[in-house]
Amino acid sequence: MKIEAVLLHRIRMELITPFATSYGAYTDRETILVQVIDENGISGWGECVAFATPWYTEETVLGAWHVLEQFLIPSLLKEQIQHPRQLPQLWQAIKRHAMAKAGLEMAVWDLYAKLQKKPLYQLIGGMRDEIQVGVAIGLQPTIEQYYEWIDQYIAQGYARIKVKIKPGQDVSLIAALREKYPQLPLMADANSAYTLKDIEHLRQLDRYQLMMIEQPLAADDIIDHAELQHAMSTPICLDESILQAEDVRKAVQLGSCQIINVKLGRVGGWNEALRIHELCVEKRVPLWCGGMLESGIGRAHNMALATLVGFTIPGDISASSRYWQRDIIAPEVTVNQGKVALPKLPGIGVEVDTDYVSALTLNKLEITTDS
Ligand SMILES: O=C(O)CCC(=O)C1=CC=C[C@@H](O)[C@@H]1C(=O)O
Ligand SMILES: [Mg+2]
Repeated sequence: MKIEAVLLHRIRMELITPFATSYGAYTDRETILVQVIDENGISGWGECVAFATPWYTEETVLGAWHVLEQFLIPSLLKEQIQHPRQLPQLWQAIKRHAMAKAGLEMAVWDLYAKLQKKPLYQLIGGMRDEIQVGVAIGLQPTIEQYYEWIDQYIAQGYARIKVKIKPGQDVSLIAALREKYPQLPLMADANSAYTLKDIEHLRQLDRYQLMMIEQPLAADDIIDHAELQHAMSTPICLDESILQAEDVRKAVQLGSCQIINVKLGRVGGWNEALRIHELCVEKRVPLWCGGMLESGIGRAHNMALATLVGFTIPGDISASSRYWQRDIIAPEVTVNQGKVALPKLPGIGVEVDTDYVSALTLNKLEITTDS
């Protein structure tokens, strides 16, 4: 594998409906598409899922752009690796910056799979050709709008519904949803909106058979989640707290959670996600693939991740049309009776609509072996 150029495309896509969480609301999504090109002109694509502002983790679009341009891309072009598994070693002197690393690593894995003429999901050991998927609904201003969205998503066959909660929009919301949808597979994502002072308040949720409560406490916490999990019967799922397999080992040892949401961007890419998967299969901790409001490129990688045997819970891998008027890939991701079929073409199995990417591009950078 001889990578000769890396291109970064910073694009902005308009969300068809605002996405609101306990941190705030988004109406559009800036993201970085990462393209690696080999000596024969074959491209691999990845996505750096950092948001424009540092509300989810400390990474941002412009911060990741800088780390990619100044450190990650030059080291990749200089070393010329033969397998994407070599990347963590290559970048060990570059601390953290998980989403920047993941975007470039994903592109290298896509290129490598294309050169092996294999679908990426088969290359990484995926066990299924189609995956069950769920959908996340942002905070809504009225209960009627929850009903409107949930009725629509149930009609589309989504296998589970995730709603956001925060203080003041939690117990009564979940009670109303459970009342209207007694059998619906339902989960709540708190995005760190609570503290241990809220234990008694959160325990009220135990009566509503939620599948899980995602990340109720601080984004960098594992210890307090253990105290909360021991006080609640509802499974806790960790998202922001899990940056690497070592965090999983500690969370499992302390009993901080019963489920883990894996996001390729949050854990630094495929290599660490595969380590987390291996550990969770060994420890029997169920996994699902989280979403980051990705374009079709990040979504295609997430689909491959969700084919692994340990991903037993439907993830946030909704159809392209749930987010965008038009996606940047062909074919777009579609959901049929709550399932997404994996394309059987080499790599991520989708074509990137480069003309449309150009139309959405805010700025672009090309770095070659001659740069
Ligand atoms: O991409 C999706 O469909 C779901 C997105 C989603 O729920 C999230 C994206 C990013 C941060 C959070 O708000 C939340 C999450 O924590 O999973
Ligand atoms: Mg989450």
